[in-house]
Amino acid sequence: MDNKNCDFSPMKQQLIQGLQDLIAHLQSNLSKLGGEEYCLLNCLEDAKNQLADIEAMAASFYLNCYLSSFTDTYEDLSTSIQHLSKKRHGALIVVERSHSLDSVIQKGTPMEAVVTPKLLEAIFYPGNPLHDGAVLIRGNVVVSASNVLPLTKRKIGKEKVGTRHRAALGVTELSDALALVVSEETGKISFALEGNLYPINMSDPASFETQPKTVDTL
Ligand SMILES: Nc1ncnc2c1ncn2[C@@H]1O[C@H](COP(=O)(O)OP(=O)(O)OP(=O)(O)O)[C@@H](O)[C@H]1O
Repeated sequence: MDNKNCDFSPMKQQLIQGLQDLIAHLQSNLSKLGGEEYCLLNCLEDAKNQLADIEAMAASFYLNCYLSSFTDTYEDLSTSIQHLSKKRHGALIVVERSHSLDSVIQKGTPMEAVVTPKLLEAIFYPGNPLHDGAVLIRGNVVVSASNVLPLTKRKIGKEKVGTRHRAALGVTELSDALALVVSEETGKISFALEGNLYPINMSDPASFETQPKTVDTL
């Protein structure tokens, strides 16, 4: 849980490479477009797949970067939210960073248990008495479950934003915490930081296992 400089992360280099490959792919197809016989559809399909890979890579990079100085359980969190997302089990997980959340959230049920995917998935299993509200993580420990977070009061875009996502935004407006959200309705995963919500695609679980864990590799 040491400070890391994400600018030197090999994951960032992979991201840059991925974007450069995509640009090169589009550019080469753009130059072929003049030919009457040429059909762009295959290129677009490939570009879409490349973009999805880049999105998954970016999600991994940013989460690793924002969380790894504050918890060693980054991979367990990634695994949990992917499982919850697949099952469409709604979830809200707040990771405390530098600022204490004690005065920001309304404390739920104390837990003091080490973070594991099984524990998080059990907490958010529909019908579990603790599944409502947010889990609070400090370091490598689930401090409490069923916590109530402050809701953002901001008007957000044109789309309806439900209370789970409003709670994620609210807590990150009042602290430097990072909030992970899994939508029960869509299974989509997002994270909130500094009052902004970022959709993330984590479709490649294998990629998380290969991420560097040590300071030296970042
Ligand atoms: N203030 C709050 N703090 C923590 N969790 C909250 C808060 N308000 C609501 N929630 C959680 O959000 C759930 C309701 O989510 P709701 O459907 O309104 O939001 P949503 O953002 O549309 O989420 P989803 O996409 O999962 O449906 C509640 O059952 C509860 O678990």
